[in-house]
Amino acid sequence: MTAIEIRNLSKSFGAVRAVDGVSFTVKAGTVTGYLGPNGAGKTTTLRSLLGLVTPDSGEALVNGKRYRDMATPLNEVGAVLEATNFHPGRTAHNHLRLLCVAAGLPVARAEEALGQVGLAEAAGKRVGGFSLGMRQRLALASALLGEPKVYILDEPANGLDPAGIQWLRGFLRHLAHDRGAAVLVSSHVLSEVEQTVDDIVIIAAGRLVRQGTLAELTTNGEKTVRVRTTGDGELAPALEKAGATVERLDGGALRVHGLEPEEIGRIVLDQRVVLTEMIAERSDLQKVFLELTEER
Ligand SMILES: Nc1ncnc2c1ncn2[C@@H]1O[C@H](COP(=O)(O)OP(=O)(O)OP(=O)(O)O)[C@@H](O)[C@H]1O
Repeated sequence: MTAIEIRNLSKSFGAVRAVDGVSFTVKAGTVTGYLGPNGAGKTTTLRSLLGLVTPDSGEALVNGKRYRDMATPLNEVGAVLEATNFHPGRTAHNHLRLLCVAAGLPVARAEEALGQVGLAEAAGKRVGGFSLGMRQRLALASALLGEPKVYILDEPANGLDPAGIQWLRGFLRHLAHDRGAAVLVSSHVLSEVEQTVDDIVIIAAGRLVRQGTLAELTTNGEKTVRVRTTGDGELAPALEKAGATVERLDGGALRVHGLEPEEIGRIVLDQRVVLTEMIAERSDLQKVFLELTEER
């Protein structure tokens, strides 16, 4: 079931086409990574979904509706945007209680949400003393208050330590896979979301570059192996004999197409040459993403 729909969305700021004819959907029960280098248009897309940016054309819908047409938005969509501001003198608990009151939600949700994000012990502490990671967790707790089935998270891993990132991965998967939520999470770091997402949408310079399931994007590309040995002269013909196509790279290394690392290892052994380097080269997804980010 489609929970988020971006249809032909465009938005310019002056001469900058921040988002240029982008379309994609996010299904219930999945985590979708929205990836792109800095300035690609991710935040503008997410802000359009939350009614914070008015598109020039196209639509950004959650549950088939525009944000501004929702009667109880906190029950429909939970959002974490970058640089969330909290009143520094307020405790975490109070911050969430106020949000509950404003949205007509039971105040007991404040405590529950703090527990869900691992902030129960910091509930009575002032937000001014929170680390960036704790603020991210608090922002996530705000998103959880109305128990929505759609989550829109802009770079939620920013400021989290490795343990926090690990926790976030598990939590987002839990929301999608156990609770059936649709989770759209942006990042400019592929490795941050690679282990979390089911689907991926890549955007660069406002345009959609690639989209598909993680499995499609990681297996479509041809796998290659870079090999360096003390005896490349002997190895290349042996690899070719085994069915590989071999590119001779500058500096004496070989790029081998069409053989798995293990098969190459066996041939190296048969040839009795000394292996000095063997690297299984990047997946299509990593290549596409690296090219995009390196261009900038
Ligand atoms: N309110 C605004 N006024 C003017 N230009 C803007 C505004 N918001 C975004 N832009 C420009 O639109 C482009 C896309 O920005 P956006 O923040 O959507 O990208 P992003 O992919 O989220 O980048 P980042 O990862 O750096 O947050 C950028 O060139 C940005 O400078």
